[in-house]
Amino acid sequence: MSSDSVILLETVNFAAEKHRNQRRKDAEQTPYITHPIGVARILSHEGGITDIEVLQAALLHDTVEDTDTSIGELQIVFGQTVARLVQEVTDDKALSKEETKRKQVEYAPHASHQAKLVKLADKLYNLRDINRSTPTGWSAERVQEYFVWAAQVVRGLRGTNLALERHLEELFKQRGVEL
Ligand SMILES: Nc1nc2c(ncn2[C@@H]2O[C@H](COP(=O)(O)OP(=O)(O)O)[C@@H](OP(=O)(O)OP(=O)(O)O)[C@H]2O)c(=O)[nH]1
Repeated sequence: MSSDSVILLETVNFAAEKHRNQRRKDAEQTPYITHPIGVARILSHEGGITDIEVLQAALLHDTVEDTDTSIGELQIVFGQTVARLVQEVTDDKALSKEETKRKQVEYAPHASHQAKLVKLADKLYNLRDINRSTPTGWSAERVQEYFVWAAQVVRGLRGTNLALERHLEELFKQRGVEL
C-alpha cells in the first residue's frame, strides 16, 4: 500500500471515531461520517484533486466544529498544514447563527486556495443533500434561504475549481438563485 493510502486510512478512521455518535439531520438519520467522506470524494472524483492535505482536511473538516477535537490535537496527529486548513473552515461556535453565516460570506474570498476547495465541496455536498432529502423540520422557505446564503459564500470562492463551480452553478440555477 502506498504511504498516501495509509495516511488517508488513518485520517478517515480518526474522523469516523470522532463522529461515531452523530447523525445527519435527514429523516433517515444517516451516520454523520457519510458527509466528510462524501466531501473528500467530491474533491477527488469530481474536482480531480490529489493534494493529500486537502483530502485530509475534507475528511476532518467538521471534527473541531462538531466534536471534542481541538486544533492542537490535529496539529500533533496530522501536522500544521492539515490543522490550519481545518481551522480555516471551522465556524466560531461562540458567535450567533446569523453572525456565523455572515462570517462565512466575509471570509470566503480571503481563504487559502486549499481551504476554498474544501469549502466548495462542502457546499456542493450539502446542497445536493438537501435536494436528496430535506432536513427534518425545514420548511421550503428555509431551504430557499439556505441556497441564497450558500450562493453568497460560493461567490467568494469562484476561480478555484471549474468542475465543482459548474455543478454548483447548475444547482443554484435550478432554484432560481443568482450566483
Ligand atoms: N443539507 C444537510 N445539512 C445537514 C444535514 N445534517 C447536518 N447538516 C448540516 O447542517 C448545516 C445547515 O444547517 P443550518 O441550520 O444552516 O446550520 P446549523 O447546523 O448551524 O443549525 C450544514 O452545515 P453548515 O454549517 O451550514 O455549513 P457548512 O459550512 O458545514 O457547509 C450541514 O453540514 C442534512 O441531513 N442535510
